[in-house]
Amino acid sequence: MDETRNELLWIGLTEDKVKETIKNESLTKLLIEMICTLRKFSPDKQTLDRNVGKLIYQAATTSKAQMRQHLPLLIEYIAKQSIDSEMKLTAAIEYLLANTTSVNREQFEQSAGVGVTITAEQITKAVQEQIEKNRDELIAKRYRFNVGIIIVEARKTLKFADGKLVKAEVDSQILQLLGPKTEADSAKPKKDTKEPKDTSTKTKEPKEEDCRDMMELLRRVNLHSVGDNYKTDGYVITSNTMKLLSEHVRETGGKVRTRFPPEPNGILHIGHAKAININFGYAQAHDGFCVLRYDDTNPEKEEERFVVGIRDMVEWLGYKPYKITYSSDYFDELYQLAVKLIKNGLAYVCHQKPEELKGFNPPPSPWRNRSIQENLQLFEAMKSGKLFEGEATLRMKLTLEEGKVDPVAYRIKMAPHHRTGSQWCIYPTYDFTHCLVDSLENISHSLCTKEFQSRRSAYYWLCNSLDVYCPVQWEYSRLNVNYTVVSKRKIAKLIDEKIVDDWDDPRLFTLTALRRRGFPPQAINQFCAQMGLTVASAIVDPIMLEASVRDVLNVTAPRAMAVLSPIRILIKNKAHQLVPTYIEIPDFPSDPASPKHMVPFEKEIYIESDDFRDDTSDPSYRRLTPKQMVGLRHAGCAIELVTIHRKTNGEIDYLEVISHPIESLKEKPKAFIHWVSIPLNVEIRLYERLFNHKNPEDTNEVPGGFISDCNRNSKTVIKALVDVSVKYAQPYQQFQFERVGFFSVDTDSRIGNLVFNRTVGLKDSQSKN
Ligand SMILES: Nc1ncnc2c1ncn2[C@@H]1O[C@H](COP(=O)(O)OP(=O)(O)OP(=O)(O)O)[C@@H](O)[C@H]1O
Ligand SMILES: NC(=O)CC[C@H](N)C(=O)O
Repeated sequence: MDETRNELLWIGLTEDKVKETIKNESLTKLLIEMICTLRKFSPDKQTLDRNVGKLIYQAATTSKAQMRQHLPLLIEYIAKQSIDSEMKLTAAIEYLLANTTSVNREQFEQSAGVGVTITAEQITKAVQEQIEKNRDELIAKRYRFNVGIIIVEARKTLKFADGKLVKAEVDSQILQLLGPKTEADSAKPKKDTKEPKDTSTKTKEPKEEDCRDMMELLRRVNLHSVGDNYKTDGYVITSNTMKLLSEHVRETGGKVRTRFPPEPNGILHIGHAKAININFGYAQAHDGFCVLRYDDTNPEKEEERFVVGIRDMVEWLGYKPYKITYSSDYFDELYQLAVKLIKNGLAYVCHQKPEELKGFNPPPSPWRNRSIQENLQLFEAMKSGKLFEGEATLRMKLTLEEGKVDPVAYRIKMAPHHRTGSQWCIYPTYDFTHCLVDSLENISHSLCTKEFQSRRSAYYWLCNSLDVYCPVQWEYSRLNVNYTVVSKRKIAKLIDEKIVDDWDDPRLFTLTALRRRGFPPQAINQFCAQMGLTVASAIVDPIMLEASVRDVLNVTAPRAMAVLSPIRILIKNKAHQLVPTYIEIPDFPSDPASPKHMVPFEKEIYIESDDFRDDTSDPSYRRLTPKQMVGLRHAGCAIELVTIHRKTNGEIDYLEVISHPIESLKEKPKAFIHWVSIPLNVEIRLYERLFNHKNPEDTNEVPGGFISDCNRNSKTVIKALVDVSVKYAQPYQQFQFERVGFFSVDTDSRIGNLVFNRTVGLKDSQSKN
């Protein structure tokens, strides 16, 4: 251990850095190997040049496995100080990555800037040229001008110039031109005048800007540039790679191309919203394209109605596919590629039964080494229906990371396919299909969830074995939400057991359910953006999603008044006996330019029963009591109790009150409550969490299984009174019922028989006065 420590100290690492480095075993091993090589070039030196040490460390951390055979060459140039800056090192590594198979020293030196020195005069001149080019804008914008542009452009002409020197020169020349910063230069820029708000009372449709947070996030994510696949970790470079990559760049025009690949075997859920945002968002953020690809290789499970449903949800989230494809579009090509794999000696027809292949250590296949000719004949027999289901599979000669040997590429399924009908009776598996269709579609970034990380090497193996373009697979974490299940099988069980009504029951976290409950797509996108793109697993509390929903609805859902548990009020005094008085109420009270709606204000009104208390003992209660008036929102008056009329059973029948204009009162009422007059009778559905435990699928938490964890009282249906402004509301239209919560019109609604779902409550602090 001491020896390792001494070696790391020798290259100039501090004690702290040594400790931190030693924790990373593979990096330490690589560094020690590199230092061993370095000592051959600097054998006698007690102390090493600091810059050499720094570059050795940088080479260890930034080089990739696929170029490791060339590290001695790199170390030689660093030791000789012919590569003496970070920039030259980066260029050298780029060259080596692009030329893993053979290195030409002359080209290497040229690419790495060996022997290139940039003088101070050259830097001064290059900066002067750029300042001159941007002179007018610089003078106009002064210190608000983005100097980054000048630095980048100057460095383009001086490839190996030291970045710090260029920046210093730019700063100095700008100071000469503009003089020192004035107070005005340091003042905060004025905000642009506000854009006029959308004044329609309809809930807004998602637009490109609604995906902005996601876009911002994905713009900053550092994945590879199109065609630079070979620079990524673990990418396998063959003698044909560079040629295939340049064809790929030609085909794509150098533009990012991603795909969202759902299997059309069910409806999409909140997790898919993340996948949609990442795939479509990454393409959009980089001016590229995203394909919606139905991954339909499992004929028994797939249905046309799911195809339609998936597309609807992608569009609902605000994304437009560049094109729509199906894995089944490529069945012919895939078959030809399978034949090629057999011809390459890398696949064989096997007759082991699925049961035999289960478990960790299945017996090796006795058919692994049969001849290519025999494999071709048997594969043809599989295709032409001469073998039955389960009698044969085509297997690839490859071991997956998790230890699975020879995964299946094709299996026999005597099932009609929703698109190809009975044309095929053999269907390719995920492992065979996904990478090859990505390749055929020239996907630049194959973005998928973390569980596919262990299949990445198989993905690369297959593309390379068939000598086709190999995309890069990047992984991100699955999104899981607490207090719910999203698996299709489990939701189907909830429906069968009549715990929920259907796939779009608003208590579920499918996208159709969230839409029906009133969650706006903007809020779902915003929530996905907050989750970021990490690979760390993300299990999120629904409260977070609800917070995004409130953020959006606050500015998009017009206000209305609804009383969920009414008491009748009769206003006695004359001013209110006129029939009917209409009051103009803004849809968005905090916005002076808000559109308005009219509601009647008659002598008979309704308020919430808990906005009145007969008992006056609680001084913190701020609403109506026999001793305390309460204000009526938007009506400009407060009501004072005169008489409580009771039914024979003692329950309150109605309250008689008198009203006072607010201006006439010496003391303002402590609270203003909502009310309705000549209201509509509607149905309201209130929802609670469907599951009691955070992880209903975890048998440690819920030993009786997820069904036993269901809250059977999670849906309550009540009758309520709502003001007439909502009379013609359409399904999915959203409202904020003042002081009550956010509500959305349910698809069961009919004019004259409106049904509302409570989307989310208001924040606690806002809910009551
Ligand atoms: N919970 C999730 N979080 C993020 N991405 C997901 C999640 N579930 C699925 N995806 C991604 O969405 C894409 C399409 O998924 P597909 O419907 O084929 O997946 P799935 O894993 O079968 O989903 P499920 O079984 O949960 O319905 C895939 O790239 C998949 O990785
Ligand atoms: N690589 C992926 O994104 C996987 C997609 C595939 N339809 C699956 O989930 O099984």
